Amino acid sequence: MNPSIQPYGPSFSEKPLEQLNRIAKKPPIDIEFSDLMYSIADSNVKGGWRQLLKSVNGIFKSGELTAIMGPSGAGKSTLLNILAGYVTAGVKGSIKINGKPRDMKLFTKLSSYIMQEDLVQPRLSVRESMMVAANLKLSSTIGNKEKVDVVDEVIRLLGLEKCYDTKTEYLSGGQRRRLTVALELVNNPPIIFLDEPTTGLDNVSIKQCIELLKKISRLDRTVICTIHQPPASLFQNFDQVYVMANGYCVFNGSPSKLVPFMSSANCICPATSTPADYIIELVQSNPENIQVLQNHSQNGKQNLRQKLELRQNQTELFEIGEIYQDTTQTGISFQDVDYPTSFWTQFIILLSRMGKQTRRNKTMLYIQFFHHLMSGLLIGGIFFGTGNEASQIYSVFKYCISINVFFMYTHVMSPVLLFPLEVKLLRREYFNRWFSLKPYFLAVTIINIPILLMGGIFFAIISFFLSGQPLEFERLFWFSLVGLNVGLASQGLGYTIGATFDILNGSVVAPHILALVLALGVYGMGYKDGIESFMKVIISFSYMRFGLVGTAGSLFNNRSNIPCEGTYCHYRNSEVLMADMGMGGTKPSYQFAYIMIFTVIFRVLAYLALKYRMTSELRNKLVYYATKIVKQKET
Ligand SMILES: Nc1ncnc2c1ncn2[C@@H]1O[C@H](COP(=O)(O)OP(=O)(O)OP(=O)(O)O)[C@@H](O)[C@H]1O
Repeated sequence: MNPSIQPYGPSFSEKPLEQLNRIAKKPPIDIEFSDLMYSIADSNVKGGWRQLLKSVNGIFKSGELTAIMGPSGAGKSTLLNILAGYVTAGVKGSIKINGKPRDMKLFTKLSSYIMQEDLVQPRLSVRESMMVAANLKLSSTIGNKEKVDVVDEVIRLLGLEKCYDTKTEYLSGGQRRRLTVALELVNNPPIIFLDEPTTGLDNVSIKQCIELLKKISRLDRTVICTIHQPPASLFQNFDQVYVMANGYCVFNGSPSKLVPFMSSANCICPATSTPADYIIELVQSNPENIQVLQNHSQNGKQNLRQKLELRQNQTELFEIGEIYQDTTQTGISFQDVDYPTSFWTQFIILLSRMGKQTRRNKTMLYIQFFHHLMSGLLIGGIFFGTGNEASQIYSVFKYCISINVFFMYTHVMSPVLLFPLEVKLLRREYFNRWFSLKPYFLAVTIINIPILLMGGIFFAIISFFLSGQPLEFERLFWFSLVGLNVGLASQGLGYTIGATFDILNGSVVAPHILALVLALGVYGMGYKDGIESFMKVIISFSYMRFGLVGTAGSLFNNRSNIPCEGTYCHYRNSEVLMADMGMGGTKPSYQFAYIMIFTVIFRVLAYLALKYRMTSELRNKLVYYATKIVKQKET
């Protein structure tokens, strides 16, 4: 063992993950692929399809660290995504697990995919992040003490003891990378995929990272990572290297076999170059070299191993389905269980994590507080004392518009700007089957309600009193309730946009939609009943219209004549104004109910948008088949 990894705690040979293995002993798994092809639609290419993988072959074995190497754009991430099951549509060829065709549903329960971006949940310590992972990824039948032991063990294995209580945002690049690995190790997956685990790390961290992966692979794990160009000193650390170029495999075998392989293909590695650098130089300098080498390696079929070890006892290689029937501790067949924990356990864990993160985001809480306070003072000040004066009755109407605009913009924009980041984080956890989307989305919905309610009521009360509205509880009640519901509907709309678009596109789309909602909301004011029927239908798509009618109704309905300072005020009877505005004869409670329909619809749409974004298989399939249909029509 390399002495440099000693600070990472006891070596695996001394203490081979006892806790983890006790909880989830999982047998070795080999992954084999043959004639693997993958194409994407590309109008710049003849035939309209660009082949990213060109009939590649290979077998990646358990107990080994495999590196998929190659120049930029070679197809490394594409191959990894396909093997991990992140991309499935449009893939041709065979992928076998322990000699049997891959069953995706079971395979995703056995594998972990660590993506290139080290996205970890903010405002949680390493310990807390690990405990959330353990609580979600380990069965509820396992006690808390055992979960803590597992977490401690994995933390020690990855050398993160020193930063146990450090918040994730303060971790160094290397520590964060190790934490992303640690989070996925908690449930002891037999196959681990890592996309570019060394990118952005300094040389020492790269060394530690590769040694760590090797150490994990020795625990009968199949560890497969992509790497652009490994440092020469670490090249020999891999058990198997799979070199790719332009969608082909140009070498498959042990690192020590690379030089003889190139020599046998008449490509003599100069003494001044390292083999890994040289093969990449070769394939980059001349496309003909790619053909020569891929023919020579039979596109990956030829596996040049130092010692091609076949397991002595082939019965070790279980069929995936059998594995979990043998190892489940509960007696429940693994195939029948989608997630290790129940819906409500997932919901409670996620809600508590979100609650902690919200409470710790003090800056955001202060901003929210001051935003509501200042907006209440500003809007209340602008319409100061106009509420009980008939000559100012139009100002009260404008006040209602301002209130609705406030609730709309405040609650749409936050999710539009924040949720896309959350979606990126969510993708890692969801793809690795920590939880299902329903409890997650329910937790997201619930967690924001207290702040929305408290802030909204605070704002409504300040502006209500300052603008001199009638001091009647029922009016304040309906006024606030309708406003809050506009806020809730807007939040749902914000989540729909945030789940569908990235921040840039979302921040363009959201104001456009809000402008439309606003324009329709105030359309036809003063037309009395003169609004055309078709426009009545169209404006009913604006929930702000219902918000405006509801808030105005709560202030103007059933009101005795409003005092008039001057000699004549046309609208001393506020219900006449409501009728002239084309908004009369309705109750705020009805408007509340209409807005509620939007609130529910937007939440459902947000959930579906999220599901679409998360379910890569569904997304890939839809895009793939849509493109195929378009291409078929074109030809
Ligand atoms: N969805 C996609 N649409 C269009 N082109 C794609 C898509 N996915 C991959 N490609 C292209 O396929 C090729 C292989 O991409 P891939 O990400 O697998 O390369 P890579 O070897 O991992 O490169 P790098 O080391 O730079 O990450 C690239 O030319 C890339 O532009």
